[in-house]
Amino acid sequence: MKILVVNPGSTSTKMAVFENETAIFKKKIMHDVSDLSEFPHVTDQFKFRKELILKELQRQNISFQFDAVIGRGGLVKPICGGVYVINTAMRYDTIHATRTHACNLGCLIAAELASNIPNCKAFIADPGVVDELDDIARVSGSPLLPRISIFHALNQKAIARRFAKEHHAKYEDLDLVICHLGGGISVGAHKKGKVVDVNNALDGEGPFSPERAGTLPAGQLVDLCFSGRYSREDLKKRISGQAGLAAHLGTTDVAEIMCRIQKGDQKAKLVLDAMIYNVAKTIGASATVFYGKFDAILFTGGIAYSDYVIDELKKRVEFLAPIYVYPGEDEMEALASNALGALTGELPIIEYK
Ligand SMILES: Nc1ncnc2c1ncn2[C@@H]1O[C@H](COP(=O)(O)OP(=O)(O)O)[C@@H](O)[C@H]1O
Ligand SMILES: CCCC(=O)OP(=O)(O)O
Repeated sequence: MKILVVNPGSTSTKMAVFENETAIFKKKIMHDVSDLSEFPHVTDQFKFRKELILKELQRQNISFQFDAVIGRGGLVKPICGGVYVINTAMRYDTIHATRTHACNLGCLIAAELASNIPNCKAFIADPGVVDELDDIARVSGSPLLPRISIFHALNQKAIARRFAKEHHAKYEDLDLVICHLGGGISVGAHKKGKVVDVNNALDGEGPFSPERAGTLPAGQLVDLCFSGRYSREDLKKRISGQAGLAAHLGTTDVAEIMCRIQKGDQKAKLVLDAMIYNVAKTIGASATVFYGKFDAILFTGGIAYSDYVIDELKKRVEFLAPIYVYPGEDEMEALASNALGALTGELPIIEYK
């Protein structure tokens, strides 16, 4: 089976071609801020990113013949984890999604590419809106604002399965706290294969991150909204996109921040340490989901390459459970194996409604 994988992110478009389980081509196409800034909305980048993928396939002499195209899923309605066939309802909800994130393009590009190939299926798997929250985790202090699940579902589940395999266990038998340290940061409590609690890593919950504000003081936020100083769009960007490390330090690049710290930049150190402190507190809170007894804490995402960040986090949370570090992500492999499982019948194909 030949599978094309499409994974649009905020600063890159990742693509890969798999023959069954084997990646025969993988590429991360980086986008300058200036490349993307000409598009008012993320969905306006559809043609630009689709054509980059097609050009890359041509450049590699890879024939445009696939059994399936699978994309990173978008921010549609809350759904269970698994592989979904892309249908009209999913495309409609992705185009009209109220939340903006590059992942919305994954579904749209996969559907468009597959529609031009005879007998080719279009899928997404484990999108950011996977919702397996326990009822108790949904209740916030205001009935107007229930808690919701938006997180790095694809990578968290892929890393959980990798850890389970390495430890000759089943994901469904384990209790894990998994922390994805990326542009956004999510901390998920995985109870026997279900993410029963997790912060909304996209717009305003949990630790702050390279580009997200995380939980903010609510009263001050309301005052800011009505101050007349900011538009709705400005404030949204100050929660997601131009927040966190970007707002404090003007960069989301942790390696660059480490260089500043090494040169004696005290502000850079304070802000990075504050991010680490907030991540550790969220992990501590997640430990209470399991009454303090669980199998492991797993760190993943790009920032997990940073020894400084991981060492500081370990100091704060290693008393809770054994720690394992999986830098980067397994998203491309996870998407490919979901598509393969769907094509071979090993995995059920879910219909989005
Ligand atoms: N080698 C590295 N050392 C430190 N930080 C890194 C390294 N590689 C990537 N990062 C950081 O990881 C973050 C991006 O993580 P990534 O998992 O790629 O993002 P996303 O989850 O948004 O797809 C950025 O803040 C980047 O600076
Ligand atoms: C869509 C929610 C997951 C998320 O925050 O992803 P990034 O860190 O890749 O922006």
